[in-house]
Amino acid sequence: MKTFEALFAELSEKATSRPAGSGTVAELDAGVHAIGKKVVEEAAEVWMAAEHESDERTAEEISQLLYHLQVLMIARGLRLDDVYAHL
Ligand SMILES: N=c1c2ncn([C@@H]3O[C@H](COP(=O)(O)OP(=O)(O)OP(=O)(O)O)[C@@H](O)[C@H]3O)c2ncn1[C@@H]1O[C@H](COP(=O)(O)O)[C@@H](O)[C@H]1O
Repeated sequence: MKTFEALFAELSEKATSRPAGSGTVAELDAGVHAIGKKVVEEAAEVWMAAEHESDERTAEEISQLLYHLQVLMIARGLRLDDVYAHL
């Protein structure tokens, strides 16, 4: 089981070490515009799953949205505390 904080630490490390084959590195290289489109796409999939699909599918789509939001944060140089400050 991975937490939000553990995933963010893992993605931040990948952004620095840039291992071959990392989807995160590829997404970061694609830039904020492309990452933003993934965020919107995943948000729509969360909405559709919540209205029409199972709890399991909805949770899966939410996890993907959280992943892409974290990639966007890293692309912008934002830390978890920058977001937590607004919660
Ligand atoms: N949690 C995730 C995660 N959630 C979503 N995704 C990506 O987001 C996509 C979302 O799936 P969809 O089915 O909606 O998209 P798709 O249209 O099939 O895929 P695309 O063609 O758009 O890439 C997945 O194919 C992954 O590319 C993720 N990619 C990576 N992680 C985790 O991030 C960490 C680092 O991953 P790497 O950078 O790939 O090593 C690992 O712990 C991974 O488990």
